[in-house]
Amino acid sequence: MIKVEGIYHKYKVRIGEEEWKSKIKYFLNPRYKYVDALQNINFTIKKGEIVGYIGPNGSGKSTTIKLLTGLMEPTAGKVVINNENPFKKRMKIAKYTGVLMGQKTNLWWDLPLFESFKILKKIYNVETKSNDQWLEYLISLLNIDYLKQPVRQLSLGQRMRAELVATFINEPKLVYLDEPTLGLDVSTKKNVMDFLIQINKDLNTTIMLTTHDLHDIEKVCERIILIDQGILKYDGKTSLFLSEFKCFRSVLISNQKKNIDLNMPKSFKKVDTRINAVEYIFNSSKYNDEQVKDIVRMIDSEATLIFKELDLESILKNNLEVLAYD
Ligand SMILES: Nc1ncnc2c1ncn2[C@@H]1O[C@H](COP(=O)(O)OP(=O)(O)OP(=O)(O)O)[C@@H](O)[C@H]1O
Repeated sequence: MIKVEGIYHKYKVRIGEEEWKSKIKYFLNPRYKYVDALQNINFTIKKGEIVGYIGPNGSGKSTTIKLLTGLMEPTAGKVVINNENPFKKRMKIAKYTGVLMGQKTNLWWDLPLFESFKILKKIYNVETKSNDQWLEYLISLLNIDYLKQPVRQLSLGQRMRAELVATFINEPKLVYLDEPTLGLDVSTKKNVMDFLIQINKDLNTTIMLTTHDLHDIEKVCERIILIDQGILKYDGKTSLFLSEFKCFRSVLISNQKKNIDLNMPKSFKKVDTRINAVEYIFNSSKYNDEQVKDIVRMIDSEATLIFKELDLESILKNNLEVLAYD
């Protein structure tokens, strides 16, 4: 369904200058630099797969989605969707595609929600009885009981569920979701993830999901593709990737009364130092939380400890591959 062959993408960025004299000089004679957003990315995604496309901020995820949806052409390499070039056949491919980009909306702010759905049905030319039933089904799966409310009055969770209906209204074969659960509470997140699993079953829709939340990924994606600074770092089973890192936890040690000065065992990796606090990452198969507390309290009996699981951002930022194979 999706084939990406050796894509590179560079953005041309104008170099700015703060000083007014230089500002005038650069305005008359602008200078540019190039940002490498993607470098030699290759992957294929088969029909019906749900793939997590993950990476830290600025790693190139949105750029990839823009290339796959045909909004831009890659600087080099080839993107093929269903044997066609999405840049040249954008309108044709859009008919069977759904896109949800976190910050953008597919809805009309001032209209009651059901009016947005009506307009979308017109745009996609799906004003049929069977599509009416499909829409009713989507609405019931996502518990949407606020169809008459204007979109601007909806809470974030209500809006995101409505955005999902809008994304799937055309019974798409292919869907790109960029951070569909950002800022949602645990139960709404679960509702969204269950919805994706159900729709994938119903339509065999190919779904590419971008998120920073490893729990979301774990729930719905058997496969992940990980990019970092525009370079593909991992393409394979989610379970395999997570099992490498699941053993790591972080502990934030703080003491409001004095500076923290700890001499922790070598296998504790210091990842952050703040005023009166330090954060370490440790391997929980070597030390459990109680043992960590004991070690810290022997050095500083008044210290407060906060433990947490690692998210994707910290796994990548702290280069934990090194620890995983330690
Ligand atoms: N229109 C643009 N012009 C110039 N540079 C851009 C543009 N869009 C993205 N970039 C740069 O390209 C790189 C990749 O950005 P991209 O938005 O694709 O990353 P991302 O993984 O989607 O990030 P995030 O998770 O923060 O949304 C970054 O260095 C970014 O600054």
